[in-house]
Amino acid sequence: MTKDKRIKNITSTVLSNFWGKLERIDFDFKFKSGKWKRIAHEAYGKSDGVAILLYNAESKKVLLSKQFRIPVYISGVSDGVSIEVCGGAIDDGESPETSVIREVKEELGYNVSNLKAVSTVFLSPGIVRERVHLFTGNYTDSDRIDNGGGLETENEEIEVLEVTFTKAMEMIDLGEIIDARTIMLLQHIKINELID
Ligand SMILES: Nc1nc2c(ncn2[C@@H]2O[C@H](COP(=O)(O)OP(=O)(O)O[C@H]3O[C@H](CO)[C@@H](O)[C@H](O)[C@@H]3O)[C@@H](O)[C@H]2O)c(=O)[nH]1
Ligand SMILES: [Mg+2]
Repeated sequence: MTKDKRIKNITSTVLSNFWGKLERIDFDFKFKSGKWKRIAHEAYGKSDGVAILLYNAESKKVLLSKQFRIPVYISGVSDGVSIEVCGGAIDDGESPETSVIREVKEELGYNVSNLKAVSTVFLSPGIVRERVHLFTGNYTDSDRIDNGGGLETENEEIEVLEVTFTKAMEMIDLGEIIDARTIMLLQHIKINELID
């Protein structure tokens, strides 16, 4: 943590430590007026995360995953099925690169080549402590190892979707893709003309 003269007396109370850790952070904050105030704020997180958009510049297709997401379901916006780039939480001792290669094998059943770091982002900085490392990578049919699908032992049931880049962009407009990481990475491909 960087030292900031506007903040002091930080304490953390763990409210839940089930999968990720939900903490209540109490801290003294100095406003621009010079007034100090004690503030309580919740923050949630596990490890940092990774996400990758795999694309094939020859066939102009991308590889996505489709799975049931309980937070989406209980928000009531859809049936809870979410179409996303491949990704997940970084395991202990892993680098973002090692983690993303593992996730691609587990969830999509592919080897990845030409791994490129795009940026590292907070998806919900007021609530979630996690940073997500975003990548792009290339694949061809010969990189396919198996059906992917995720780990049953971790309650994952993932369907692999291979769609044209044009179709994926349409899915954003139709509200069929609503995951921020996926939208950012598809737009990255578009802006940088990685698929023409
Ligand atoms: N979220 C969550 N996952 C849990 C929980 N308990 C067990 N899990 C299991 O932990 C695994 C997480 O799978 P990953 O592939 O590592 O993560 P993800 O669910 O695809 O991605 C989510 O987490 C990433 C890392 O925090 C995030 O980067 C991403 O945005 C997304 O929220 C899944 O098998 C999930 O069932 C829980 O209480 N909450
Ligand atoms: Mg995942």
